[in-house]
Amino acid sequence: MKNILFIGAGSMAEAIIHGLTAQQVIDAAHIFVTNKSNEAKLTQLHEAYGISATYELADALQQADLVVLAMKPKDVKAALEKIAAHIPAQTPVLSIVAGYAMASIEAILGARPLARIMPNTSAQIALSTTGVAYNAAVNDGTKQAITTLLQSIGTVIEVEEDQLHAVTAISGSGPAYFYYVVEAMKEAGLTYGLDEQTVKQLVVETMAGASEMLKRVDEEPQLLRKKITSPGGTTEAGVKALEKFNVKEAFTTCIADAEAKSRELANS
Ligand SMILES: NC(=O)c1ccc[n+]([C@@H]2O[C@H](COP(=O)([O-])OP(=O)(O)OC[C@H]3O[C@@H](n4cnc5c(N)ncnc54)[C@H](O)[C@@H]3O)[C@@H](O)[C@H]2O)c1
Ligand code: PRO
Repeated sequence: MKNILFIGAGSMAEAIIHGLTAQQVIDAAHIFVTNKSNEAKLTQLHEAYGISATYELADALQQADLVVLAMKPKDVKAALEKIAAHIPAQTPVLSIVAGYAMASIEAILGARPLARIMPNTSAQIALSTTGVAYNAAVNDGTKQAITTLLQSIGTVIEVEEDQLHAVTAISGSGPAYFYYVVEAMKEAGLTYGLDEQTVKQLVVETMAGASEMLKRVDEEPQLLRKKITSPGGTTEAGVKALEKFNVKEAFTTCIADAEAKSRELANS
């Protein structure tokens, strides 16, 4: 895969471009980016990564070996209608757009190799866990090239397209749930006279350590939790409060509502 064209120069496009150039997966000279209105953003990407900013869409589409859709869901239909006249019949398209179905892309661009991905914002530091789904027209070579591309921003999990709704609800939106928990623990911690930097460090390092434990130690979270919980002790008292306020149920509803919203967006 030689040339990649990004349509949309927002935060997700930049995170992927950062990964691709940092890991030297693809030479910056072969990365082309176009944007709807914000020329300053294209200049910034050119200066930061050496990519080619372009407004010559027809030319860029002719030369692209992969076209990446990286705009907001509300803008995707208009973008597809704009590129439809210029994109060659078999050029693969990879969409980052949450909830927008391959069938909808095909309806405008015609049958072709299609992939949809759901990364998360940890792509910025190459720690995204990214779900990817392919249609039947994607061959093994293109799958491998897309996997390599995605590995530059973290880890990759292949799923069926329909499962991307759940991936979106769990890992696409997931960092926001964690930040919410960090916010809550920080706010609570600040009421005990510790300074902000100290509380932040206590919360963030605790999360990072617990997360590493889950990755490195082959034990279920329930067991790891049990090992911390002395009978009649502090953890038991804390967890009782979480149970009293149905925090588990809140997370069940949180994931269910996000999954349902992803389906709703797909049908809108
Ligand atoms: N932010 C996240 O956590 C996250 C995670 C996974 C997927 N996504 C998906 O990634 C996509 C991009 O999100 P983002 O946060 O990078 O958005 P963003 O708003 O930062 O960037 C989108 C860019 O696309 C440009 N654009 C719109 N229409 C265009 C067109 N016709 N031609 C060229 N450029 C066009 C806009 O000018 C804008 O610069 C969204 O569809 C979102 O659902 C986001
Ligand atoms: N951000 C997008 C949203 O909130 C998709 C997952 C993360 O819709």
